[in-house]
Amino acid sequence: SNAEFFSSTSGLEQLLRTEVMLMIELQKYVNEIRQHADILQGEIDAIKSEHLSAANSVEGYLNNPVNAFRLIKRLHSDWETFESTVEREPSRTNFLGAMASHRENLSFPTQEDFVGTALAMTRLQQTYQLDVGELASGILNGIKYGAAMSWQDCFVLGQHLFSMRDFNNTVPWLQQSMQLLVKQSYSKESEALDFMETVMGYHESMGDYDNALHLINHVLAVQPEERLHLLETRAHLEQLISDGVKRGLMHEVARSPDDYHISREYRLYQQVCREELRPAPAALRELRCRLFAGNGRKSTYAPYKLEELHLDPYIIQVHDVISARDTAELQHLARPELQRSQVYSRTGHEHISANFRTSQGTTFEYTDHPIMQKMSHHVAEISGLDMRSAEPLQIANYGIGGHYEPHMDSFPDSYDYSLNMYKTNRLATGIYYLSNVEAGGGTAFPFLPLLVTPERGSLLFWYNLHPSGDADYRTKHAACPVLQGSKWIANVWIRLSNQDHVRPCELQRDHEISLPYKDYK
Ligand SMILES: O=C(O)CCC(=O)C(=O)O
Ligand SMILES: [Fe+2]
Repeated sequence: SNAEFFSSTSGLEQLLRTEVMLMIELQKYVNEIRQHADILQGEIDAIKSEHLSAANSVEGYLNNPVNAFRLIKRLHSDWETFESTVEREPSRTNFLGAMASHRENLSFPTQEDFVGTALAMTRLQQTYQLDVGELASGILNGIKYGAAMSWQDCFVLGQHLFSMRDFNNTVPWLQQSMQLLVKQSYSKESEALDFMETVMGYHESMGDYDNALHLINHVLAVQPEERLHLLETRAHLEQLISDGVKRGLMHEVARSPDDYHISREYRLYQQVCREELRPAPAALRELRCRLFAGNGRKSTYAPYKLEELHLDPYIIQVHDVISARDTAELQHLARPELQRSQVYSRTGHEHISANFRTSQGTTFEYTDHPIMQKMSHHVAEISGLDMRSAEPLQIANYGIGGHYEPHMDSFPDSYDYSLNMYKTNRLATGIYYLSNVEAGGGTAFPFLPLLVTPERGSLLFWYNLHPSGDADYRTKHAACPVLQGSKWIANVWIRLSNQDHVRPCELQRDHEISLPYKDYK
């Protein structure tokens, strides 16, 4: 199948099932070869005991015609039988055959999945400034969640980052790999030392001479006699370090200055995700919580527990809008339909997968299910907007490391509406949180700078446009990478058409305030 595993947690259970099947297969193989080995061991033991009795008196033994016959018979035919049983032994072929068919029939991650998880690991490490050592031992923000990574795991990750020419991230993972390796008792064996030499070569080629020298010293300390060829490299490295030479891959491929990931805006975003930035205390003091009877028409479900998160632009979170049961049901309905989330390409005409949005999603009509109808109804009551201009409900699931980098939900001025069934821009966004998230995964507004914590059953709501219809660039927002857990949301997007009675268009343009954020960089 072409299902993707890294962009959502919801497919990972399949991989666990795959591994269970493979373990059963391998166990079967081990049992078979063990049985076979037992039989052969029996033969060896029998011959050994004959030899033992022969050892008492070789002559006496061989003078016995039966013994002589048995020795000749053994060498003439028994050993041939042993050889042919080994040759015909079916367990190896059986195992490989079964594996081949499992590869056909079971779910396996693709190269893209592997690349995706590797990227997710470095994204988490960078966004949350995690210590590689802690991350590798399964610790996130001081809490041990996962199993520890082996030195091989860290090496494979480092090697992959190297092949992607992401040298800054390669270094700490290779370093971690070697730190874990030297703790192993076999790290003094030749094979492990060979391996260290290989990793030394990576560091040297990247221009990370300190780590290269460190490894050489380690290898030489264990096998000074056998590794004389390293002396020259060591002297060379020491020279480079004392001369302060900056050479090698790490220094050659500096990031291009227009890379978004080193922009001021991206830094703000990461700081908001880490909760290093938050709105000023004076702004927070203005915010109110209230019970809200609904906007306009008579409400069925009011009062709503409305919490203001920001006043200008106006952003609210309404608590307990839908029940935990409903959120579970929505996840259940969406799960079989999930596909890798797409984004509009620059031209706006095609949908594409992108590294800056890794999640899986699917859409529903509000009429598809009573819960969805209720969700539409709630947004109508809370916002007063006409839901006939709502796009289909979009449910999304983010796996570990899943994120959506800062973006506007509204379309740029250059957008060509003629090819889109909706002829107007996205006025408002509602996000239903269908799960809590154990760590990370907040919705970040880098410019405000606001971080919204996902809370199961709550609804986040804001306007993307000024009353003039111009984009309010201050509402640029993002989904911070999920650090632990699985994040589920449902997006409600409401277009500008038919909304005049609730949100009259201003003829005066009033968007100056957001212009500085348009091309913030
Ligand atoms: O997942 C989130 O918190 C934000 C999602 C979002 O901005 C979007 O899907 O457009
Ligand atoms: Fe968005």
